[in-house]
Amino acid sequence: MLNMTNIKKIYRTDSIETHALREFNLQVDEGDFVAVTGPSGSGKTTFLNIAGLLETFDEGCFELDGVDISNQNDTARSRLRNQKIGFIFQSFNLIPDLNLFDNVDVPLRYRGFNRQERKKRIEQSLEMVGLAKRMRHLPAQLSGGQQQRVAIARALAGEPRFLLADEPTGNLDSSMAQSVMSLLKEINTNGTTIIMVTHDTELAAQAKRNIYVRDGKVSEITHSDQYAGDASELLEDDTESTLSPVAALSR
Ligand SMILES: Nc1ncnc2c1ncn2[C@@H]1O[C@H](COP(=O)(O)OP(=O)(O)OP(=O)(O)O)[C@@H](O)[C@H]1O
Repeated sequence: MLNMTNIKKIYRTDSIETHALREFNLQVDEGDFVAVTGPSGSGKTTFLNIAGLLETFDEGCFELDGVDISNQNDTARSRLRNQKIGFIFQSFNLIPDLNLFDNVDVPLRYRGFNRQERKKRIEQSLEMVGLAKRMRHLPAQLSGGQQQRVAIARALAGEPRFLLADEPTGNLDSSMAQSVMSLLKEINTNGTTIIMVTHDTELAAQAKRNIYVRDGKVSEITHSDQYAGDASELLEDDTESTLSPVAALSR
């Protein structure tokens, strides 16, 4: 469902050319959970941004759900991105002046859902991450791990097929990082394909596949044998909830 063949990406600034990706090849099937690791500057974020249709590429073939991306203009790419892809980032990127409800609402407004549908999706996705009771709080009133869970709720409220995560646990201590990882595994178990860039090899080992990127290429792919989705410890903020976190989203 995501197929990159011989992708090349060059950044040009003044007289300097940086070959960020060269002959980058990767296939990601539906339901996969791919962790991307590799040295600093090896091209991980560049790959993720191309996969998420945030950046273009110079050469090669990229198909997303059977659509040849090089043939799509900016408008078509934006539409595909809004429909199919959710993003989370290291710095959460929540809007500080908006409460949790309104933060999750932002991408849903772009998708054109009506008010009633948006409200349902916001409540369900915040319930999924165990923060439904905090929906009128501001991001600054939450811990880092909770803020990342809101970002995950925001990314998933539109039910994207792909969740792309760039260092999602980079700003979290190890127990919060594990809690976010457990939530991602649960989301993956329920059908969302995930690609996560991380420097944390322990978390990477919990994904289904590990892709090691070096010098703008995939240099190694390994399959994990310790994959198991379990987000049972995630509902500490909504302890009375009996609903499986992700099941809530698809009710
Ligand atoms: N907008 C840009 N303009 C010019 N060069 C860029 C730009 N973005 C990235 N690069 C360069 O492309 C190469 C790959 O960068 P990228 O951010 O993809 O690496 P990375 O593996 O994600 O690194 P890190 O682990 O440090 O985040 C680097 O040499 C970087 O300096």
